[in-house]
Amino acid sequence: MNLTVTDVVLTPVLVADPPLLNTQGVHQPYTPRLVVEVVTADGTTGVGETYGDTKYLELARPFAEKLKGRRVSELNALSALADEVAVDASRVSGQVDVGGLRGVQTADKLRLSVVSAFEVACLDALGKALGLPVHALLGGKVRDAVEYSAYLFYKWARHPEGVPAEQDDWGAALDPAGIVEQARRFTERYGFTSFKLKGGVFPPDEEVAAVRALAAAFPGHPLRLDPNGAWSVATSLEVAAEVGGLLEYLEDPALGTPAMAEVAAGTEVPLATNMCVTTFAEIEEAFRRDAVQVVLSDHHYWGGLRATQHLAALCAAFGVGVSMHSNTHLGISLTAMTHVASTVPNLHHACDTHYPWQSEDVLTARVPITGGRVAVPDGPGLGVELDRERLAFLHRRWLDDDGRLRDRDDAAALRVVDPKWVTPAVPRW
Ligand SMILES: O=C([O-])C(=O)C[C@H](O)[C@@H](O)C(=O)[O-]
Ligand SMILES: [Mg+2]
Repeated sequence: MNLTVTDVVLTPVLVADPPLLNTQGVHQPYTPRLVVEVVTADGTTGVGETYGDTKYLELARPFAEKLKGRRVSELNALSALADEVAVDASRVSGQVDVGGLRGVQTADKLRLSVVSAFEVACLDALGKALGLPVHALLGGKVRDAVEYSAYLFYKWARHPEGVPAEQDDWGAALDPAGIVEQARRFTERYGFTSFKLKGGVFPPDEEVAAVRALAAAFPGHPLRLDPNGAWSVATSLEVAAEVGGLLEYLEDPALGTPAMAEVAAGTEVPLATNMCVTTFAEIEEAFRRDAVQVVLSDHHYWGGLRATQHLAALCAAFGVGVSMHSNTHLGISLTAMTHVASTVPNLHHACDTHYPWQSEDVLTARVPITGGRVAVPDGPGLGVELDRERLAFLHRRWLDDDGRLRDRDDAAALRVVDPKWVTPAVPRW
């Protein structure tokens, strides 16, 4: 068996995305993702997926060169290899990511997001070579299926007039009735039993009304609300007082650890985050100040599947809960998430996934979600197969783009209908 990496293929794609609203703006009609393939001397191919914006491609290309000649089993060497890749200072001027709502951008965060795709691809190749599923390489699954939650968004019925886009069949959701209707469709189509509402879009009282409407329509079902840090501490506490009793957790009501700590001190509602704790360096302060009670892991943020396990172990040690965050992603990442989630004993919340919003994929078969769950694959590697024609089609779309869609920018997408729109300053309410 020769596990040496002889080739790495990077394929940026543009994938259809519905007009989903968040506090920064609206999703563009197509979003960039990067498909990573590592090929070993034996001809085994492993696949991974991550963000496809230019700043990630700039790092993925030199990293791919460095990986050649290493073995797919050298997973512990990946971070050090990534550290050798220089990050352009203009990419990390301390600003919040323009289109990802993932907190302040740093060189380490960019590198870790790139490493994550390569780690998954190496694990996939290693698993195929050894005849073992990825979860077995991670120490083995402790559950046969992973539960996901329905990710509810305020949305327009269609992208703005004149903007080339694929039409989705979810309709508009701009008020409590629309959100409840969307939740019903999620349950009918996928069997989800827990719901997360992406907030920070409308004034808090409208989003409180949507939460109440969901609670009335789905009594006893776990609900979460996530305004992506759009509220002040005072507003966060008001919302917590009004609907906290209906929520499994309140996610990133206010931006940053100090504000989250203040909110946490004033409410019994557990606070979750995928914004103030997204690297190991951010854990100490947040845990010491009891700012967050649930950390949303995300292998794209933390540097891979094994880093996700390390995070979960730390959370267990400090009595902090674990859930899982999602941005727009394809079936490769959903499957990778499912493998790692199956190995984490202390994962007691349904994971987030954007996958139902993606009508397009690069796999030969869509990943089935039934009863709100994804079955953990037991075949070798991840257990997915690339559809070469679809991959080429979505890559062609990326090649044909004039550059406007290659970098996600939710504020730019909203400016199409509101030319004065700029990313709102926080706290917005
Ligand atoms: O949980 C979260 O904060 C997210 O999923 C952030 C994402 O960027 C989501 O809000 C989106 O894609 O609009
Ligand atoms: Mg969030």
